[in-house]
Amino acid sequence: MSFKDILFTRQDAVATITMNRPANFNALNLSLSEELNAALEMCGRDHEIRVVVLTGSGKAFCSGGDIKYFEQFAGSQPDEPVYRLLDPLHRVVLNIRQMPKPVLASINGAVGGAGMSLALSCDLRICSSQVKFKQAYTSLGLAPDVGWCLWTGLLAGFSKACEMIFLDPVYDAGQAMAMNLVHKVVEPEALAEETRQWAERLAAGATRSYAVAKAGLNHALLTLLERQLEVERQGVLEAARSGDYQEGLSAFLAKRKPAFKGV
Ligand SMILES: CC(C)(COP(=O)(O)OP(=O)(O)OC[C@H]1O[C@@H](n2cnc3c(N)ncnc32)[C@H](O)[C@@H]1OP(=O)(O)O)[C@@H](O)C(=O)NCCC(=O)NCCSC(=O)/C=C1/CC=CC=CO1
Repeated sequence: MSFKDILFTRQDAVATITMNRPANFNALNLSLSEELNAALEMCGRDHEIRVVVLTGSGKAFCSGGDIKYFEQFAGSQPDEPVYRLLDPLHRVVLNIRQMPKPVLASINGAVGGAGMSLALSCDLRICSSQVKFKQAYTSLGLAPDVGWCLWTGLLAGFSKACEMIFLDPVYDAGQAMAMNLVHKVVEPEALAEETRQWAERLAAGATRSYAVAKAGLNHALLTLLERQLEVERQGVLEAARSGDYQEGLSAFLAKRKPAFKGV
């Protein structure tokens, strides 16, 4: 299988999927999202793959929905690109959660919006000490999607989720660790080796046991996931029809502060 927006590599039982649009901070467009699904589904089917690593190339892990793609539709049908992206991205999250083997996020760089949702949907997260995390959706006039409210509410707690929604701070890796958003922080030059060691340890583990335990954890904590994705789909589409979203897009691309009007 050949890909355009991801790199897919395999070392023994470890598959690595690298989001590869570095010029756009690995922002999510349709083709990147569909390729993530194809690669994840392939990993799910291949019994020789026992661990999946998700990472990004260049300076970002993933900056969320591609604002330059959203902007092409601004004006007449502002919710159209959001609508089109939601299905493939929701399938990415479901593919990660339903993968009967561990999925390890190796967070090499900046994380924003739906990129945060993707990282948080993985089973384990190792993070470079240089990484910044930003909720980002509400600063763009959108609303969280791709399970963000569920992941953040569960991992960081209700109070921190509110802080992120209403204040949208940029957190560093140490703060992310303190909020349970990542499992380990390492220096940037140690990330690849640490990821390799974790992946090899997981690949040597009892894969069937992991699969059953993961299904149990999904059932205990995530039975609401599909309904949650539906609620967030409606929410982000509603926000995408607002004037504030148009303003958020223009402001981000012009590198200025948005002037939101609440409509
Ligand atoms: C906090 C950041 C992620 C990183 O900050 P920083 O390191 O300072 O980097 P920047 O200078 O801001 O950005 C570097 C270049 O990358 C471009 N870029 C960054 N993010 C995006 C993006 N999401 N889409 C397109 N391009 C992006 C940025 O313009 C710079 O390019 P130039 O060098 O040419 O100027 C920070 O980058 C940041 O906050 N990014 C935006 C995060 C964001 O708003 N993401 C979208 C949120 S909404 C979302 O994810 C939504 C949906 C909705 C619908 C369906 C599906 C998915 O998601």
